[in-house]
Amino acid sequence: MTQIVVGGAVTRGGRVLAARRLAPVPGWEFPGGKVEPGETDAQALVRELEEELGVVARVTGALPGEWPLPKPGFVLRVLLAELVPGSPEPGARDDHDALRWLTPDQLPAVDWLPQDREAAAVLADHLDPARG
Ligand SMILES: Nc1nc2c([nH]c(=O)n2[C@H]2C[C@H](O)[C@@H](COP(=O)(O)OP(=O)(O)OP(=O)(O)O)O2)c(=O)[nH]1
Repeated sequence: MTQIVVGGAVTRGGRVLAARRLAPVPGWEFPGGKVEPGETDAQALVRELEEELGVVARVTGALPGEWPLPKPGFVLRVLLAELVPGSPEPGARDDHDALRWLTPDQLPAVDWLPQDREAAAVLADHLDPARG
């Protein structure tokens, strides 16, 4: 059985939110978490973003593809999302120690978790197709 992990590429004003995870391995990631039984990927992401960042988000799409995670059977999918009007600003809770709003140009230079790096490159092309 495959365990899907959804990460959110939350965009606002052309920038995308990245979050730094401390454990088990430190690195930047797309905030999110595991899809639970009975949830769609989008439902899981909206729930996780509320739990982890205190925001109200809506899913607007998904990056093509999925990426294997170091944990056997786990894969990462990255969904596109935006904060709904009136949502609180994102604030890191337990899972992250830092947040950044990145321009597409900054995406490749971030110290992503290794397994997130290719997704970040796909996202950069998606946000700014003129790059490629
Ligand atoms: N959210 C997220 N997790 C990622 C990314 N890349 C990556 O390897 N992971 C890994 C870290 C974790 O092993 C797993 C997600 O676990 P999690 O701890 O965030 O999920 P969760 O909130 O549902 O977990 P739990 O506390 O219920 O156990 O996926 C990413 O970009 N975003």
